[in-house]
Amino acid sequence: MKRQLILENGEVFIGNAIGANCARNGEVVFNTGMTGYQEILSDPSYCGQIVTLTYPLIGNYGINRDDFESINPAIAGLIVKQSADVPSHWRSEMSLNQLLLNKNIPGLEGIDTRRLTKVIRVHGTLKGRICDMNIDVNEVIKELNETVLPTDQVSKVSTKASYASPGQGPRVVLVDFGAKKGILRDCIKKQFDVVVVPHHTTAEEILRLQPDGVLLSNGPGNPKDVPHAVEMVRGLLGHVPIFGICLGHQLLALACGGDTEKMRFGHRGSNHPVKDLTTGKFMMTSQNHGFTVRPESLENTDLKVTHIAVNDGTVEGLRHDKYLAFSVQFHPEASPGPEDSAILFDQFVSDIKTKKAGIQYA
Ligand SMILES: NC(=O)CC[C@H](N)C(=O)O
Repeated sequence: MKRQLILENGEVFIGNAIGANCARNGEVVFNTGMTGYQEILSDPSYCGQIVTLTYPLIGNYGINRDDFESINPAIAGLIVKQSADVPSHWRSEMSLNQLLLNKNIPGLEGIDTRRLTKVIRVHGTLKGRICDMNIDVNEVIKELNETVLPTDQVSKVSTKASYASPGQGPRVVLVDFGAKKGILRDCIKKQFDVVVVPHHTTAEEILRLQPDGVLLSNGPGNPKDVPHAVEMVRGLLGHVPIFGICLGHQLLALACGGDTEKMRFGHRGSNHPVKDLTTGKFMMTSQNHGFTVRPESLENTDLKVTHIAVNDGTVEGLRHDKYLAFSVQFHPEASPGPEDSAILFDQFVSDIKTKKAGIQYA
Protein backbone atom coordinates (compact mmCIF):
# COMPACT_ATOMS: atom_id res chain seq x y z
CA MET A 1 0.00 0.00 0.00
CA LYS A 2 1.31 3.46 -0.93
CA ARG A 3 1.61 6.13 1.73
CA GLN A 4 3.09 9.63 1.70
CA LEU A 5 4.96 12.22 3.71
CA ILE A 6 3.72 15.76 3.09
CA LEU A 7 5.99 18.59 4.25
CA GLU A 8 4.94 22.11 5.18
CA ASN A 9 7.13 23.51 2.38
CA GLY A 10 4.99 21.65 -0.17
CA GLU A 11 7.33 18.74 -0.92
CA VAL A 12 5.77 15.28 -1.03
CA PHE A 13 7.61 11.94 -0.66
CA ILE A 14 5.72 8.83 -1.73
CA GLY A 15 6.65 5.37 -0.45
CA ASN A 16 5.17 2.17 0.96
CA ALA A 17 3.22 1.91 4.20
CA ILE A 18 4.80 0.12 7.15
CA GLY A 19 3.61 0.00 10.76
CA ALA A 20 0.27 1.34 11.91
CA ASN A 21 -2.37 2.40 9.44
CA CYS A 22 -2.96 5.93 10.65
CA ALA A 23 -2.08 9.52 9.78
CA ARG A 24 0.15 11.54 12.09
CA ASN A 25 1.72 15.00 12.23
CA GLY A 26 5.20 15.67 13.56
CA GLU A 27 8.39 17.67 13.27
CA VAL A 28 10.47 15.83 10.68
CA VAL A 29 14.06 15.27 11.85
CA PHE A 30 16.90 13.03 10.71
CA ASN A 31 19.29 10.74 12.55
CA THR A 32 22.57 9.65 10.97
CA GLY A 33 23.30 6.58 13.14
CA MET A 34 24.12 3.43 11.19
CA THR A 35 22.64 1.22 13.91
CA GLY A 36 20.48 1.78 16.99
CA TYR A 37 17.04 2.15 15.39
CA GLN A 38 15.36 0.39 18.34
CA GLU A 39 16.86 2.83 20.85
CA ILE A 40 16.16 5.81 18.59
CA LEU A 41 12.49 5.03 18.08
CA SER A 42 11.97 4.42 21.80
CA ASP A 43 13.94 7.49 23.03
CA PRO A 44 11.27 9.74 24.66
CA SER A 45 13.15 12.87 23.51
CA TYR A 46 11.72 12.16 20.03
CA CYS A 47 8.18 12.60 21.37
CA GLY A 48 5.99 14.00 18.60
CA GLN A 49 8.75 13.86 15.97
CA ILE A 50 8.80 11.96 12.69
CA VAL A 51 12.30 10.50 12.45
CA THR A 52 14.00 9.64 9.20
CA LEU A 53 17.10 7.47 9.32
CA THR A 54 19.83 8.16 6.78
CA TYR A 55 21.30 4.65 6.93
CA PRO A 56 19.61 2.81 4.02
CA LEU A 57 18.82 -0.59 5.56
CA ILE A 58 16.87 -0.53 8.82
CA GLY A 59 15.43 -3.44 10.80
CA ASN A 60 18.04 -6.01 9.66
CA TYR A 61 18.85 -7.18 13.21
CA GLY A 62 15.23 -6.98 14.38
CA ILE A 63 13.82 -5.80 17.70
CA ASN A 64 14.93 -7.40 20.95
CA ARG A 65 13.74 -7.47 24.55
CA ASP A 66 16.58 -5.43 26.05
CA ASP A 67 17.34 -2.36 23.97
CA PHE A 68 14.24 -0.25 24.55
CA GLU A 69 14.77 3.25 25.93
CA SER A 70 11.12 3.46 27.03
CA ILE A 71 8.24 0.99 27.18
CA ASN A 72 5.94 3.03 24.98
CA PRO A 73 7.78 4.79 22.16
CA ALA A 74 6.58 8.39 21.81
CA ILE A 75 7.93 8.89 18.28
CA ALA A 76 5.22 10.14 15.85
CA GLY A 77 6.45 8.22 12.81
CA LEU A 78 9.45 6.49 11.22
CA ILE A 79 10.78 6.90 7.69
CA VAL A 80 13.31 4.55 6.15
CA LYS A 81 14.79 3.68 2.79
CA GLN A 82 14.41 -0.08 3.21
CA SER A 83 12.79 -1.95 6.08
CA ALA A 84 14.07 -5.53 6.49
CA ASP A 85 11.14 -7.97 6.54
CA VAL A 86 13.25 -10.90 7.72
CA PRO A 87 15.55 -9.81 10.53
CA SER A 88 18.51 -11.92 11.51
CA HIS A 89 20.01 -11.77 14.99
CA TRP A 90 20.02 -14.21 17.90
CA ARG A 91 18.36 -11.63 20.16
CA SER A 92 15.67 -10.65 17.66
CA GLU A 93 12.10 -11.29 18.76
CA MET A 94 10.13 -9.44 16.10
CA SER A 95 10.54 -7.33 13.00
CA LEU A 96 10.60 -3.55 12.97
CA ASN A 97 7.28 -3.56 11.12
CA GLN A 98 5.72 -5.72 13.86
CA LEU A 99 6.90 -3.33 16.57
CA LEU A 100 5.52 -0.30 14.72
CA LEU A 101 2.20 -2.13 14.37
CA ASN A 102 2.12 -3.15 18.05
CA LYS A 103 2.91 0.39 19.21
CA ASN A 104 0.56 2.10 16.75
CA ILE A 105 3.32 4.05 14.99
CA PRO A 106 2.89 4.78 11.27
CA GLY A 107 5.93 4.34 9.06
CA LEU A 108 7.02 4.79 5.51
CA GLU A 109 9.62 2.86 3.53
CA GLY A 110 11.01 3.17 0.04
CA ILE A 111 11.79 6.84 0.59
CA ASP A 112 14.99 8.47 -0.64
CA THR A 113 15.92 9.35 2.93
CA ARG A 114 19.17 11.03 1.93
CA ARG A 115 17.28 13.44 -0.31
CA LEU A 116 14.76 14.07 2.46
CA THR A 117 17.69 14.77 4.80
CA LYS A 118 19.13 17.28 2.36
CA VAL A 119 15.76 19.07 2.26
CA ILE A 120 15.80 19.29 6.07
CA ARG A 121 19.40 20.51 6.08
CA VAL A 122 18.52 23.34 3.70
CA HIS A 123 15.16 24.38 5.20
CA GLY A 124 15.73 23.34 8.79
CA THR A 125 13.39 20.86 10.46
CA LEU A 126 9.93 20.91 8.91
CA LYS A 127 6.47 20.02 10.09
CA GLY A 128 5.08 17.09 8.17
CA ARG A 129 2.31 14.51 8.01
CA ILE A 130 2.49 10.81 7.23
CA CYS A 131 -0.84 9.90 5.61
CA ASP A 132 -2.65 7.84 2.98
CA MET A 133 -2.80 8.78 -0.69
CA ASN A 134 -6.53 9.66 -0.79
CA ILE A 135 -6.05 13.07 0.75
CA ASP A 136 -6.11 16.68 -0.47
CA VAL A 137 -2.38 17.49 -0.43
CA ASN A 138 -2.88 21.26 -0.66
CA GLU A 139 -5.28 21.19 2.28
CA VAL A 140 -2.67 19.29 4.37
CA ILE A 141 0.09 21.76 3.42
CA LYS A 142 -2.16 24.64 4.49
CA GLU A 143 -3.00 22.93 7.78
CA LEU A 144 0.68 22.15 8.47
CA ASN A 145 1.61 25.78 7.97
CA GLU A 146 -1.11 26.85 10.39
CA THR A 147 -0.27 24.39 13.18
CA VAL A 148 2.29 25.10 15.88
CA LEU A 149 4.43 22.41 17.46
CA PRO A 150 3.02 21.20 20.79
CA THR A 151 4.58 22.61 23.96
CA ASP A 152 3.47 19.93 26.45
CA GLN A 153 5.80 17.14 25.35
CA VAL A 154 7.60 16.68 28.69
CA SER A 155 4.36 16.05 30.61
CA LYS A 156 3.46 13.35 28.05
CA VAL A 157 6.62 11.29 28.68
CA SER A 158 7.66 12.09 32.28
CA THR A 159 6.74 9.50 34.93
CA LYS A 160 3.37 10.21 36.58
CA ALA A 161 4.52 9.05 40.01
CA SER A 162 7.85 8.73 41.82
CA TYR A 163 9.48 5.32 42.04
CA ALA A 164 12.68 3.92 43.50
CA SER A 165 15.47 1.70 42.23
CA PRO A 166 17.31 0.84 45.45
CA GLY A 167 21.10 0.58 45.53
CA GLN A 168 23.95 0.48 48.05
CA GLY A 169 25.64 3.66 46.80
CA PRO A 170 24.89 7.40 46.98
CA ARG A 171 21.26 8.49 46.79
CA VAL A 172 20.57 10.14 43.44
CA VAL A 173 17.30 11.80 42.53
CA LEU A 174 16.73 11.41 38.79
CA VAL A 175 14.35 14.09 37.55
CA ASP A 176 12.47 12.45 34.69
CA PHE A 177 11.72 14.79 31.78
CA GLY A 178 11.37 11.72 29.55
CA ALA A 179 14.45 9.89 30.80
CA LYS A 180 15.99 7.21 28.62
CA LYS A 181 16.30 3.85 30.35
CA GLY A 182 20.02 4.02 29.50
CA ILE A 183 20.47 6.72 32.16
CA LEU A 184 18.83 4.50 34.76
CA ARG A 185 20.97 1.56 33.59
CA ASP A 186 24.14 3.61 34.15
CA CYS A 187 22.88 4.71 37.59
CA ILE A 188 22.32 1.06 38.48
CA LYS A 189 25.82 0.17 37.24
CA LYS A 190 27.15 2.79 39.67
CA GLN A 191 24.97 1.21 42.41
CA PHE A 192 23.19 4.51 43.03
CA ASP A 193 20.17 4.43 45.31
CA VAL A 194 17.87 6.07 42.75
CA VAL A 195 14.59 7.87 43.29
CA VAL A 196 12.96 8.86 40.00
CA VAL A 197 10.63 11.86 40.30
CA PRO A 198 8.22 13.56 37.86
CA HIS A 199 9.20 16.74 35.98
CA HIS A 200 7.09 19.06 38.14
CA THR A 201 8.74 18.08 41.45
CA THR A 202 9.91 21.18 43.33
CA ALA A 203 13.41 21.80 44.72
CA GLU A 204 12.04 21.54 48.29
CA GLU A 205 10.42 18.17 47.55
CA ILE A 206 13.68 16.91 46.05
CA LEU A 207 15.81 18.14 48.97
CA ARG A 208 13.41 16.42 51.39
CA LEU A 209 14.52 13.12 49.81
CA GLN A 210 18.04 13.93 51.12
CA PRO A 211 19.82 13.24 47.85
CA ASP A 212 23.60 13.07 47.51
CA GLY A 213 23.22 14.18 43.90
CA VAL A 214 20.53 15.20 41.41
CA LEU A 215 20.53 14.01 37.82
CA LEU A 216 18.50 16.06 35.32
CA SER A 217 17.43 13.81 32.46
CA ASN A 218 17.02 14.27 28.73
CA GLY A 219 13.57 15.13 27.43
CA PRO A 220 11.59 16.33 24.41
CA GLY A 221 10.76 19.83 23.19
CA ASN A 222 11.96 23.33 23.97
CA PRO A 223 13.58 23.76 27.42
CA LYS A 224 11.64 27.04 27.74
CA ASP A 225 8.40 25.02 27.74
CA VAL A 226 9.20 23.80 31.27
CA PRO A 227 9.84 27.01 33.29
CA HIS A 228 8.89 25.19 36.53
CA ALA A 229 11.91 22.92 35.96
CA VAL A 230 14.22 25.93 35.55
CA GLU A 231 12.89 27.20 38.88
CA MET A 232 13.53 23.78 40.44
CA VAL A 233 17.14 23.68 39.22
CA ARG A 234 17.71 27.21 40.57
CA GLY A 235 16.45 26.03 43.96
CA LEU A 236 18.88 23.10 44.00
CA LEU A 237 22.05 24.95 42.98
CA GLY A 238 24.54 25.08 45.83
CA HIS A 239 22.59 22.59 47.94
CA VAL A 240 23.37 19.36 46.11
CA PRO A 241 25.67 18.29 43.22
CA ILE A 242 23.84 18.46 39.87
CA PHE A 243 24.50 16.59 36.63
CA GLY A 244 22.42 17.55 33.57
CA ILE A 245 22.09 15.51 30.38
CA CYS A 246 20.76 17.07 27.15
CA LEU A 247 17.48 18.77 28.19
CA GLY A 248 18.95 18.74 31.72
CA HIS A 249 21.99 20.62 30.36
CA GLN A 250 19.78 23.25 28.72
CA LEU A 251 17.80 23.65 31.97
CA LEU A 252 21.01 24.19 33.96
CA ALA A 253 22.00 26.95 31.50
CA LEU A 254 18.59 28.65 31.80
CA ALA A 255 18.62 28.35 35.61
CA CYS A 256 21.99 30.14 35.75
CA GLY A 257 20.84 33.03 33.54
CA GLY A 258 21.96 31.65 30.17
CA ASP A 259 19.79 31.36 27.09
CA THR A 260 18.92 28.65 24.56
CA GLU A 261 17.82 28.77 20.94
CA LYS A 262 16.47 26.40 18.31
CA MET A 263 19.02 24.99 15.86
CA ARG A 264 18.29 24.74 12.17
CA PHE A 265 18.27 20.95 12.02
CA GLY A 266 19.96 19.90 15.27
CA HIS A 267 22.34 17.06 16.04
CA ARG A 268 21.00 13.52 15.87
CA GLY A 269 23.33 10.57 15.39
CA SER A 270 25.92 8.33 16.98
CA ASN A 271 29.10 9.83 15.59
CA HIS A 272 29.23 13.44 16.77
CA PRO A 273 32.79 14.46 17.70
CA VAL A 274 33.09 16.61 20.82
CA LYS A 275 36.18 18.36 22.21
CA ASP A 276 36.79 18.39 25.96
CA LEU A 277 38.34 21.84 26.48
CA THR A 278 39.85 20.84 29.85
CA THR A 279 41.89 17.90 28.54
CA GLY A 280 42.09 18.84 24.85
CA LYS A 281 40.85 15.33 24.05
CA PHE A 282 38.15 14.41 21.56
CA MET A 283 35.39 11.88 21.97
CA MET A 284 32.70 10.40 19.80
CA THR A 285 29.26 10.97 21.23
CA SER A 286 25.65 10.02 20.78
CA GLN A 287 23.45 13.07 20.25
CA ASN A 288 19.78 13.96 19.87
CA HIS A 289 18.92 17.60 20.27
CA GLY A 290 17.31 20.43 18.36
CA PHE A 291 18.06 23.25 20.81
CA THR A 292 21.40 24.62 21.98
CA VAL A 293 22.82 26.94 24.63
CA ARG A 294 23.81 30.36 23.21
CA PRO A 295 27.50 30.85 24.17
CA GLU A 296 27.23 34.65 24.26
CA SER A 297 24.43 34.34 26.85
CA LEU A 298 26.89 32.77 29.30
CA GLU A 299 29.15 35.84 29.60
CA ASN A 300 27.59 37.19 32.79
CA THR A 301 26.84 33.83 34.35
CA ASP A 302 28.92 31.53 36.57
CA LEU A 303 28.96 28.87 33.86
CA LYS A 304 32.06 27.93 31.86
CA VAL A 305 31.97 26.03 28.58
CA THR A 306 33.78 22.69 29.06
CA HIS A 307 32.96 20.94 25.76
CA ILE A 308 32.27 22.05 22.19
CA ALA A 309 30.98 20.27 19.08
CA VAL A 310 33.75 19.80 16.54
CA ASN A 311 31.42 20.02 13.51
CA ASP A 312 29.84 23.39 14.26
CA GLY A 313 31.44 24.76 17.44
CA THR A 314 28.21 24.74 19.48
CA VAL A 315 28.22 24.40 23.28
CA GLU A 316 28.31 20.74 24.39
CA GLY A 317 29.21 20.98 28.08
CA LEU A 318 29.10 23.39 31.03
CA ARG A 319 30.44 23.63 34.56
CA HIS A 320 29.45 26.01 37.32
CA ASP A 321 32.28 28.10 38.79
CA LYS A 322 30.99 28.19 42.36
CA TYR A 323 28.69 25.21 42.85
CA LEU A 324 29.02 21.50 42.11
CA ALA A 325 27.00 21.41 38.89
CA PHE A 326 27.92 20.32 35.39
CA SER A 327 26.09 19.24 32.27
CA VAL A 328 26.52 17.87 28.77
CA GLN A 329 24.45 18.28 25.64
CA PHE A 330 25.35 14.80 24.42
CA HIS A 331 24.52 11.38 25.85
CA PRO A 332 27.13 9.79 28.14
CA GLU A 333 24.71 6.87 28.59
CA ALA A 334 25.03 6.28 24.81
CA SER A 335 22.19 3.85 23.94
CA PRO A 336 22.64 3.92 21.06
CA GLY A 337 26.17 4.95 20.26
CA PRO A 338 29.75 5.13 21.49
CA GLU A 339 30.55 4.95 25.20
CA ASP A 340 33.57 7.30 25.11
CA SER A 341 31.87 9.72 27.51
CA ALA A 342 30.60 7.21 30.11
CA ILE A 343 33.36 8.63 32.33
CA LEU A 344 31.07 11.58 33.07
CA PHE A 345 29.13 9.39 35.49
CA ASP A 346 32.45 9.01 37.40
CA GLN A 347 32.74 12.79 37.41
CA PHE A 348 29.29 12.96 39.02
CA VAL A 349 30.42 10.42 41.65
CA SER A 350 33.50 12.53 42.27
CA ASP A 351 31.34 15.66 42.79
CA ILE A 352 29.16 13.68 45.21
CA LYS A 353 32.28 12.62 47.17
CA THR A 354 33.55 16.21 47.24
CA LYS A 355 30.26 17.37 48.70
CA LYS A 356 30.15 14.50 51.22
CA ALA A 357 33.70 15.23 52.37
CA GLY A 358 32.59 18.79 52.99
CA ILE A 359 35.36 20.11 50.75
CA GLN A 360 34.78 23.73 49.79
CA TYR A 361 34.49 23.97 46.03
CA ALA A 362 35.98 26.91 44.07
N1 LIG B 1 17.60 14.55 24.05
C1 LIG B 1 17.25 15.67 24.65
O1 LIG B 1 17.15 15.76 25.88
C2 LIG B 1 16.84 16.80 23.77
C3 LIG B 1 16.67 18.13 24.45
C4 LIG B 1 15.76 19.08 23.70
N2 LIG B 1 14.45 18.53 23.59
C5 LIG B 1 16.33 19.37 22.33
O2 LIG B 1 15.82 18.87 21.33
O3 LIG B 1 17.29 20.08 22.22
